[in-house]
Amino acid sequence: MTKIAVLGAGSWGTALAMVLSENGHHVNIWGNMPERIEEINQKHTNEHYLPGVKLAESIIGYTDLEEALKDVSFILLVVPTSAIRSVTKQINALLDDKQKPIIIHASKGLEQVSHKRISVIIDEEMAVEKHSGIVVLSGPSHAEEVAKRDITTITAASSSEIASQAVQRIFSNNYFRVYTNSDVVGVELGAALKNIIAVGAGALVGLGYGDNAKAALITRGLAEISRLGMAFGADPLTFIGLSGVGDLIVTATSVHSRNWRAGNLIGKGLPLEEILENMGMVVEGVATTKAAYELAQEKGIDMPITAAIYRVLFENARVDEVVEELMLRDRKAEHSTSKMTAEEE
Ligand SMILES: NC(=O)C1=CN([C@@H]2O[C@H](COP(=O)(O)OP(=O)(O)OC[C@H]3O[C@@H](n4cnc5c(N)ncnc54)[C@H](OP(=O)(O)O)[C@@H]3O)[C@@H](O)[C@H]2O)C=CC1
Ligand SMILES: O=C(CO)COP(=O)(O)O
Repeated sequence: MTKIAVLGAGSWGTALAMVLSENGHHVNIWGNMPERIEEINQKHTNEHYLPGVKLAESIIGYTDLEEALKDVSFILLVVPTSAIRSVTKQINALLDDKQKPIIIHASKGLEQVSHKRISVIIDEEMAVEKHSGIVVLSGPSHAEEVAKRDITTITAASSSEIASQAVQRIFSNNYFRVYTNSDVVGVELGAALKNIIAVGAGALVGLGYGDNAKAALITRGLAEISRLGMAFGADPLTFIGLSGVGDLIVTATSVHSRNWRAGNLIGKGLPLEEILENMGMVVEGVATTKAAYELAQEKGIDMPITAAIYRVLFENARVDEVVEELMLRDRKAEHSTSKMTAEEE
């Protein structure tokens, strides 16, 4: 039996712990709120994050990180992006160089200020001799549906094929199918940036726009996600895969998505602070919009939709106003690979 620590007792950490435990693994779940961990251990529920879901009794909750990490061969980090660096530092301080677990992360975002991807942060904070590889687990997967054992497909991306195949092995079952991928940059950028588009998609629905607008936003959103990704060396194929268009569809069209729901309320005119305060769960797309907007400016990459959503979130622009601006931009070719040069566009 493989022993695995899941760090983060929120919606996604709990749903992934359920998959691992159903696959026969020994699962420790670590959280920072004693009441939540007690509920997991006593009632086998996590009502705030996964209401109505019964957890396996074999999933053991811990508030003590050292105990949660004891003898595990995989560590799954699934805390909000803003907490990744501090939690990784704590793991690094607790591990010796004999245990050597594989480090997996399933979070979706970019670090504020540094704009770094999550695997880069982990790599910076974990001594290389203390782990056996870093793997990104990402794809179209709402926790609520995974917890109901609905069919889900997802990607395990790593520069180490041995590590990504090990992650594929521990998670795969008849409702959770895992593919491997070596394009870590593309998978992480696709995962982070789709949340921005999901906020925009929710806002369009909130304002009453229809399916044409939704398709336009998703398609042109994917174009700018790919543009930024390729500038950082991502494989363009990744963006037509699970962590590209797949995750974009599932997030930008679903009421399960916290990013879509936040956008929807923005479209209906509610203030951002109030929306975030009432959500009770992380809305990664807000901070990621800021990071991606700054990154695109820094690198001179054209991301008009991201810039428009940035203006709505951080400069109080109205959604209908930025939609109008987007629609009336200079005319251009659909693909930069068409006969027009990038400058002519
Ligand atoms: N939900 C989903 O369907 C999916 C989510 N993701 C990604 O997974 C990541 C986590 O999301 P999700 O589980 O949904 O978020 P939730 O908001 O549901 O839960 C976040 C969890 O992280 C905990 N947490 C926050 N800060 C810290 C910290 N410093 N140390 C320890 N624990 C901390 C919270 O604890 P507390 O309760 O004490 O606040 C909570 O248990 C995000 O990046 C998200 O984009 C990816 C795929 C699907
Ligand atoms: O990443 C997700 C689905 O793949 C979940 O999206 P939200 O964080 O918007 O709920």
